[in-house]
Amino acid sequence: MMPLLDVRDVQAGYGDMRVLHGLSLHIGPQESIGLFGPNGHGKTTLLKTISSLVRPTAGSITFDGTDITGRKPPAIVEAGLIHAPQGNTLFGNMRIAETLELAAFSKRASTGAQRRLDDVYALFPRLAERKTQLAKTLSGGERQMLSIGCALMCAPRLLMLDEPTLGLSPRLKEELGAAIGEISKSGVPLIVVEQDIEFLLSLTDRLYLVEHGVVVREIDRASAPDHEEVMRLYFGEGGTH
Ligand SMILES: Nc1ncnc2c1ncn2[C@@H]1O[C@H](COP(=O)(O)OP(=O)(O)OP(=O)(O)O)[C@@H](O)[C@H]1O
Repeated sequence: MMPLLDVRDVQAGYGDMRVLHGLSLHIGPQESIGLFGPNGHGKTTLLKTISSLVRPTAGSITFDGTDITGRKPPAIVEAGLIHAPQGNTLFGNMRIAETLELAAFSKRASTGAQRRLDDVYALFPRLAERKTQLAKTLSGGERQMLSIGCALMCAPRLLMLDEPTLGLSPRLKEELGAAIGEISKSGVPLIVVEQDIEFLLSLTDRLYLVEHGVVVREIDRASAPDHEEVMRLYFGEGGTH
């Protein structure tokens, strides 16, 4: 079956510094995947490259059968490939409702925007309770919810979430995890970047371990590693030290 997203041998970086060294991965039509690995090894750069915020110097990216390599970012959004960036700073002086309405700016997103707004408020009641609150006054968790809400307003056909629970309390992480699970169940395929492998396995079908700008391991949920193996993946073969 044709993959929804096919990333092939992508090289990319910043100036002379190459971060992705021929990275390949794919997502099936109804699949969600997780990305994990050490800090600074290229996960965010990969999402930026898929969104065309970083231009690949080699390789190709195909979305739903169309080669989108090197297209301009608005064209990527218009195609429904939506990126909720890490630590999204949002527009501080805009209210929640205004921010969500603005997020539906693309032609693709303007149809059905009101229904999606209702869906976002149903998914995140905290946002519904704070419609007129300024974005800069939101807590970290609420800010993440607004960031994901904005991504949903873009009518994603594939949604990329970069460390959506970074810095959140366990309770909030659970709340956000449940909401992300709902998004997935509603039929939106996901790419989720997270450090917590077990959290990723609860949300996605397959995981890719990214190290030094390439995929070094693929893990299927069906043959998920046990706790000991998870620890080895986190800390390397040398154990926990
Ligand atoms: N705008 C930039 N200019 C120069 N170097 C950058 C830029 N953004 C990221 N880098 C560097 O690229 C490398 C990969 O960073 P990237 O953010 O992709 O890693 P990551 O795997 O997502 O890590 P983390 O989990 O910490 O977000 C790092 O060495 C980082 O310092």
